[in-house]
Amino acid sequence: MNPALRTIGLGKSFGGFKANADVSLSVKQGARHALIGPNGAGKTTFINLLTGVLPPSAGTIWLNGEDVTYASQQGRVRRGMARTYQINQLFAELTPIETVSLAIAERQGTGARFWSRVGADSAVIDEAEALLTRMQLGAMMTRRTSTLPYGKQRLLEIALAMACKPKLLLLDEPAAGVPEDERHDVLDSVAALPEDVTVLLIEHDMELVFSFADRISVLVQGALFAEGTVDEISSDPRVKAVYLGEDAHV
Ligand SMILES: Nc1ncnc2c1ncn2[C@@H]1O[C@H](COP(=O)(O)OP(=O)(O)OP(=O)(O)O)[C@@H](O)[C@H]1O
Repeated sequence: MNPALRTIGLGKSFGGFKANADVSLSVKQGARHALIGPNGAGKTTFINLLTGVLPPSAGTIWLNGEDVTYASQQGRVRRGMARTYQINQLFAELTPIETVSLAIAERQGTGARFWSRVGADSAVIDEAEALLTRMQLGAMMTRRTSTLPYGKQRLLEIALAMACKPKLLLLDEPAAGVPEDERHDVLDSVAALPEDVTVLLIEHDMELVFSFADRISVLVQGALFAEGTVDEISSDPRVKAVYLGEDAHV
């Protein structure tokens, strides 16, 4: 079976600086794969290459066995790749149920009609409700997004990406900035993502990484530095030295 995602020799240079260098990464179907690395290691650049925000300087990107290196961002979404979004001003004024219903309607190609009928499509609403409940937003789905606690807003980002029915979900630091008392919501919701969706998680929160991932890749100075299971990575002295620090534990 083809990997869900594969990069071969992927590279990105900004002028003479190599933000990604010869990154060959394989993410198995259904995997919970984490990409970690120190600040400036090139993780965001890597996600931007995967999603087509940036063109690579070298290498290729394969999604379920198909070369998508030069596919458009929309083309990658159509082929099953989704990433988490940052909530923007437009969505801040909408409720979660409106936001996710709109995303589902867009996926189905009925976005404009959905609006004109002011949310009359019950199948869309049902799907949105189920998704929001799964993401622990059930009790808040009719509140304006701007009034939600920050952790809930981050969960809405994931729900929005899930509304695309992805085969591969790229989670970009879902716990970043989330206050301590809301972190368990994010951990629980990420753990409850459907098993058939392959997930690549970029995250600094090691508790989340270690509780979630079945495989971890470590990026340092743009290049893959180590890869292995949680046990292998958390006990690798080289990884501890460059990244995890003295008090890292599983
Ligand atoms: N458009 C750009 N032009 C020039 N340099 C860039 C550009 N984008 C990123 N870089 C540089 O590439 C390096 C990798 O940045 P990147 O944001 O990918 O790292 P990161 O691992 O995501 O960091 P963090 O964990 O802090 O978010 C950094 O040194 C950054 O300054």
